Amino acid sequence: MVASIVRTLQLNPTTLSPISRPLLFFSIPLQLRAVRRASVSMSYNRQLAAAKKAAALAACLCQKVQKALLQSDVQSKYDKTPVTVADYGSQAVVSYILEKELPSMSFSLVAEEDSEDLRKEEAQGMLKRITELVNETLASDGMADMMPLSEEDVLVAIDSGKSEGGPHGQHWVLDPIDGTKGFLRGDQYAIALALLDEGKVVLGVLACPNLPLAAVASHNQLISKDDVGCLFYAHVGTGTYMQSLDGSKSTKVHVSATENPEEASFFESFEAAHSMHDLSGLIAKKLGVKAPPVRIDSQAKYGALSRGDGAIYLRFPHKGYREKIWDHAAGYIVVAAGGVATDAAGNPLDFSRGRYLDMDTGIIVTNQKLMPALLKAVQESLKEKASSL
Ligand SMILES: Nc1ncnc2c1ncn2[C@@H]1O[C@H](COP(=O)(O)O)[C@@H](OP(=O)(O)O)[C@H]1O
Ligand SMILES: [Mg+2]
Ligand SMILES: [Mg+2]
Ligand SMILES: [Mg+2]
Repeated sequence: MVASIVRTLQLNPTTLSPISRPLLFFSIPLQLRAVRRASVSMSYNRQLAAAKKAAALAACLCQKVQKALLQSDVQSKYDKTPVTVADYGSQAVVSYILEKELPSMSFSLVAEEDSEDLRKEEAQGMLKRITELVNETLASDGMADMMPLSEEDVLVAIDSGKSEGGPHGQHWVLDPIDGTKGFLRGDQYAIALALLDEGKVVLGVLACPNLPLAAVASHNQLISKDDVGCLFYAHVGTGTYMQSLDGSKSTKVHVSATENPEEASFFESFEAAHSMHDLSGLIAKKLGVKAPPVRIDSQAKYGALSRGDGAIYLRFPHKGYREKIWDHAAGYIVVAAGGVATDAAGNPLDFSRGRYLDMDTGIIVTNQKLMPALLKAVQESLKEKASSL
């Protein structure tokens, strides 16, 4: 065992002094940990490169559709939430690219959309348009020499996302457009892609085509035409980086370290139907937050938080709603550089239990230092709200 450790660390025990030999035995666990850390962060490089390419190309497809938004491009799903040609097209592109770029990996994808509605007679025009968009997007990345995908190929790529995930093995987790309502309004949305390994999020990429490269400081959602389009990415042990979607140099980012709630503005959903604005208002007041809420759609909230725009994200869905893993997995790892995301009871989020992310009441995100005060304000506010009902 020791011999193999010495070999791994490229040490020569015969040249070690009598003093350093015993030291070696104490230092081995430390060095082994360092080797393991290095190999853990190294081992996801191929997946990260493929994920960045897939998310950036899917973002191109979405931008094209958002520019020419046609009413016929929108369907309503069984749960009455909207879905567009861009949601399906983005899922097909990401699924296709991950499988092509990582042929040696066994492929499992947990994704939001499936092809059931698209296979219906009345959706044939929509399927044709999605197939054109997917082929144009792949061709724009030099994949023009490949055979164009057929409509059936596109349906199959979308349905690759039916995996149940779980605690074992590796699973990609994809929200092809998070914030579809924001997308339809011309506001914020994100392509959110993460990798689970043995139930833990180990890698995340968030493409936010409408997020300004500069800080988002107010709840005003107006998009300036210039300088928008951010790509955030992180993998375990390496921190979080941001670059522009058109490929600028990456910069390392981290969550705000403020300990002063008076300086800490907070993010929440634009849609009041997705999160209780009255409850977050109460929590913010108790904590002493002075700034008004910054309301934007999608996991762009996690992206903005990861670079220190604001210091808190509060999400409290109305009773009965069950969160899904694709709505949080990429954001969760992107804020891990200086931030922590828990449920309302302070428990870590558990992505290992399949497609749903079941938890106590809501999701809160902030830095490690502010978390105890935030948790206290959350629990007091929840009690107050319950007793007023
Ligand atoms: N009633 C509800 N309560 C909470 N979240 C909801 C909801 N209905 C839909 N959502 C989720 O909220 C996500 C958008 O979050 P946000 O409010 O932060 O923009 C949606 O993602 P999609 O747009 O991918 O469907 C959807 O999964
Ligand atoms: Mg949806
Ligand atoms: Mg979503
Ligand atoms: Mg979605």
